[in-house]
Amino acid sequence: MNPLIGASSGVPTSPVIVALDFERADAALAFAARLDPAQCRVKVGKELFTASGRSLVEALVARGFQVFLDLKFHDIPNTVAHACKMAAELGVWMVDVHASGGRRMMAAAAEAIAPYSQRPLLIGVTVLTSMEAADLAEIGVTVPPDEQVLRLATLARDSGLDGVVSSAQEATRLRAALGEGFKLVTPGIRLADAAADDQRRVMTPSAAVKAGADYLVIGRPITRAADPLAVLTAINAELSALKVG
Ligand SMILES: O=c1ccn([C@@H]2O[C@H](COP(=O)(O)O)[C@@H](O)[C@H]2O)c(=O)[nH]1
Repeated sequence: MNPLIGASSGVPTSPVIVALDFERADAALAFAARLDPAQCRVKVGKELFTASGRSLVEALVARGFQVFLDLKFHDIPNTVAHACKMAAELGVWMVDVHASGGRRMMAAAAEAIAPYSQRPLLIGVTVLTSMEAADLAEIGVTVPPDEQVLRLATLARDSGLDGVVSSAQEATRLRAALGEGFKLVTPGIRLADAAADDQRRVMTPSAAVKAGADYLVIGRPITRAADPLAVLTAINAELSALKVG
């Protein structure tokens, strides 16, 4: 048995969040049926949510999964606050907003979900892991990615958020600046020597955890593998060994 599968609580001890980036609900649910909710969390993003909506999220929650609703809300404060409230009503475990929406937007989102007894973790997206310095320069951000990530992460913390999405490359710096309790959620995870695809700021699972990441968002390296469960099990075993070693 995988040591990371908790027998009693069902809450995964693994930091892995599998990105269910599928076009259709049936494909996502068939894939999820092969996963144990104690083995990993799952993420529903723009592709799957646009295709399948709330019912898909409800089905995953009903199956016992902790669901990260990754819709990266970015709008005026009132709109984002109400969207986050709808996410809380869905019973998701985590929801995110773009930190570049600013302090008032993030604070409104935090305030909207505060009354829920089991509210989702509210996370701010800093600089997308697909972006590098040249991409930032084109949109007028002339500081290096890690500077911009720290700026937005500090603003997210000060606006009442629970953590941020960043690359694992920034995790050490964020952990030092923002403390232990602040959640660091890191996509752009790639196995050693694997293709980065459209990602630019990448790290391996072990390096990300060693750098201080709390959660690793992993999509294609698992979902497009010839044997997805074998890859997930190997990653979990590798991360479990870090705790022992
Ligand atoms: O900065 C970000 C924010 C979100 N994501 C999402 O994570 C997964 C990564 O998928 P891979 O297949 O492992 O690249 C995907 O759903 C993105 O929307 C991100 O990559 N970077």
